This record gives sequence, structure tokens and C-alpha cells, in this order.
Amino acid sequence: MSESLLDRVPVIPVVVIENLDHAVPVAKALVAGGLPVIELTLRTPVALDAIERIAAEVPDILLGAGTIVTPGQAKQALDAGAQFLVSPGSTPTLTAAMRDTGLPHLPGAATVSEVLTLLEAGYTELKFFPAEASGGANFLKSIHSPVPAARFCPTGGITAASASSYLALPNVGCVGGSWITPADVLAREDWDAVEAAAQHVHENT
Ligand SMILES: O=C(O)C(=O)C[C@H](O)[C@H](O)COP(=O)(O)O
Repeated sequence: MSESLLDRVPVIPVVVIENLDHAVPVAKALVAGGLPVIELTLRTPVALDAIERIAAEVPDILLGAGTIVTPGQAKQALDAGAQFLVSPGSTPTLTAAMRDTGLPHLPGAATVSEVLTLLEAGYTELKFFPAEASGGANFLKSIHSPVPAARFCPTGGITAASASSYLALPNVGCVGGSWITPADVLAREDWDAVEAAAQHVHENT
């Protein structure tokens, strides 16, 4: 995949799957809504199996694994079929493990020093997490002049209403968020609502 991860879609849906049977319907609803990308978080026991199922049954979706917090998870996500990786923060061993997979990946940063450390390691595309709690759009606006080389996918606390203020910034390529697939919507298996939320993003960003 040569194209930048930040420039494919304006919003990356961040999805927490509790019930393995929800994985494929959620992925299909996102594709049907015109948002063919998913970041499946490795936060639940079924997450790797969910990635495997989506890889096998929804080939049209760009399939990522999120919440990569240990080096071993990078390889596990690769083996399950993930096509990109996202971590909420970064350590040298974590970024090395993600790089070893050969997959595109977004390492997380929340401070200027973390951003500079990742730039030194060769990264120019980063996740900014937790975005709202770490200063939000104002933080990104403030660091653009001193550190113009870094571009971001802010994630954490972003909503349908606040996404546009991030997307208007020159150093933001896309945002991530779970608002398209909230826990209550998944729990009641309302795939039409997921499709409608994806379509809303597709048509309004
Ligand atoms: O699990 C990860 O990989 C994370 O780094 C955190 C998630 O990206 C955010 O928790 C999503 O943020 P919300 O849209 O506020 O739910």
C-alpha cells in the first residue's frame, strides 16, 4: 500500500467488537455507507478472530488493527489479516515490532517531544491520542508552525460535531473515532444505523 494512511478517508471508524458475530455485519455496514475502512481495536478477547473474519468475508474494506500496545500484538494482527496498525502511544520496541510487520502503521504521540522522537525515527504520519484530553485541535494548530513535518490522525473524544474543526487543520489528514459504531448501537445490532452514520461521514466530510 503506497498511498498515505492519512489521505484515504476523512474518518477512520474505531470499532470495539464484544461479540464475534458482529464483526462482519459492522464491516459490511461501513462499506455500504461509503466508508470502507475499519480500525478494529485489540481490546476484547475476540478482536483477533474478528479481524480474521472480516479479512475473509469483507475483502472490500481496508482493515486495520488498533490498540497495539505490546510488540507481540503487531505480529498477531498481521497474522490475523490486518492491513494497517495503529498504536495509542509509542516505545522503541513497539515501533520496531510494527515496522517488522511491513504494514503501514500510525504510532501514537501526545506531546511535542514524542512527536520529535518519532520524526527522528522516520515517521511523519502519527496518531494524536488522546486528542481531546491532550489539547485537541488547539494543540495541533499550535505545533504546526514549529513542527510542520508531522501530520496527524487525531483520535480520542472526537465527535461528529468536532471532527470538522480537526479536519480543517493543515497538519490533519483524517480523524479517528468510535462515534460511528457506538457500543449501544452494536449491542442492539442496528446495522442500518451504522450504515447511516457512515453515510453521514461520507457525505459531510
Ligand atoms: O484503542 C485504541 O487504539 C486507542 O488508541 C483509543 C481509541 O482510538 C480511542 O479510544 C477512540 O476514541 P473514542 O472515539 O473517544 O472512543
